[in-house]
Amino acid sequence: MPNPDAPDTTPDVTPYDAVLLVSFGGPEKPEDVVPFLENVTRGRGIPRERLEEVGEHYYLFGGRSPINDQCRAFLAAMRADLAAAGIDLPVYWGNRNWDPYLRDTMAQMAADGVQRAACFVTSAYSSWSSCRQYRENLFDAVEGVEGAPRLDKLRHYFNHPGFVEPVVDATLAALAELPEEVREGARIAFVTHSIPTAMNDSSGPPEAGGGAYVAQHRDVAQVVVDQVAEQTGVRHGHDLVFCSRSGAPHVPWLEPDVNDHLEALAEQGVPGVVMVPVGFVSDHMEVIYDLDTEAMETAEKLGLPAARAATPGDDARFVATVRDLLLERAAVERGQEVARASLGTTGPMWDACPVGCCANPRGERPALCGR
Ligand SMILES: CC1=C(CCC(=O)O)c2cc3nc(cc4[nH]c(cc5[nH]c(cc1n2)c(C)c5CCC(=O)O)c(CCC(=O)O)c4C)C(CCC(=O)O)=C3C
Ligand SMILES: [Fe+2]
Repeated sequence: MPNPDAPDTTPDVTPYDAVLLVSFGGPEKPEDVVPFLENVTRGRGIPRERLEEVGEHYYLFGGRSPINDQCRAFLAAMRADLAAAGIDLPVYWGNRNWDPYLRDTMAQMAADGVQRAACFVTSAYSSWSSCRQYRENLFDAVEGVEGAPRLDKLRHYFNHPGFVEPVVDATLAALAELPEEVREGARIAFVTHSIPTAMNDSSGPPEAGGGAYVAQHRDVAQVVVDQVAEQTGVRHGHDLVFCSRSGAPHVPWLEPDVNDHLEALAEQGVPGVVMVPVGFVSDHMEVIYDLDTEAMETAEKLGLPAARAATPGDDARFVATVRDLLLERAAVERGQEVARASLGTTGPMWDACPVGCCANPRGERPALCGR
């Protein structure tokens, strides 16, 4: 008996023979915390006090970041999704800052004879930290590894429906968690990782004038607000705010900080707030500490009813986004025309970053996956 659910044609993934999940990495036990922080901040001029403070966030959770388990769950979901679609590709995982390190993964891929892999990075937006630095890490990972595969980074997906739709649903669910009497008047705080303002200014292609990091977040926020309004009939006021500021105090980073923002909302008499961590693909430390712990405490002190929306995590639509981008890119590489899904006004993103995109504030370094 043929299986009626089986796809009638196996999707063509040529020229790829592997998929690589690229992530940040995080500590898994207390002894990992200091070496992890040293990996992240090497040569970055992060003040000692900031490092001690961030270390405490990790110790509060037993020295274990949630990020690696999030990646493991995502990997399992990805493998199941690809298999269900009849795609038989090995899926690898490598991190920028912790085991499994990208470089070790490269050696494994080379040993397995992988020729060309499509890379999905757990970071959705443009900026040096969130895109170009990963491209530099990929360069470093293959440098000197004999037989290392060719790596292609799958395009940015912040505006892909598979990323945005789970955020819309999560926003609706968080609104429903608020007491009924404050729901309609609640404001939505879209939260993302702060970066130095200079890094935002140099994000995106130079000829576009910079500012892509903030512009992309604003575009997604507008789509979410519009889709929520379609569902509820209420167009909530919204703001883009930031968490996890680091660096030296005299260096300007994107503001307002989420805690200052909550104070301002309370002062204005806003009855409630939903925090949507739109800058994070899953529950990273920034989400469980900076939002669920610190910002929630701020809201409580202010007597401001608050709820935090879930991140996409291993939502089936987000997991399927990897497959969609893989098949899209494979078709492009075979010279075929493709339809590229996107929402909002930015339009679908490029496959290879333009020259000079998201310039490294510390000077040019070699990177893969650019033109
Ligand atoms: C834009 C952006 C993202 C989002 C895109 C992406 O996901 O990549 C992101 C993600 C993450 N950042 C993370 C952790 C840290 N980031 C730090 C430091 C910094 N982040 C920066 C930016 C970003 N970071 C910047 C400009 C710095 C200053 C130093 C530098 O110029 O590089 C520091 C050092 C201490 C401190 O300074 O706070 C830590 C520990 C984790 C792991 C969390 C977990 O364990 O769950 C994740 C996912
Ligand atoms: Fe960070």
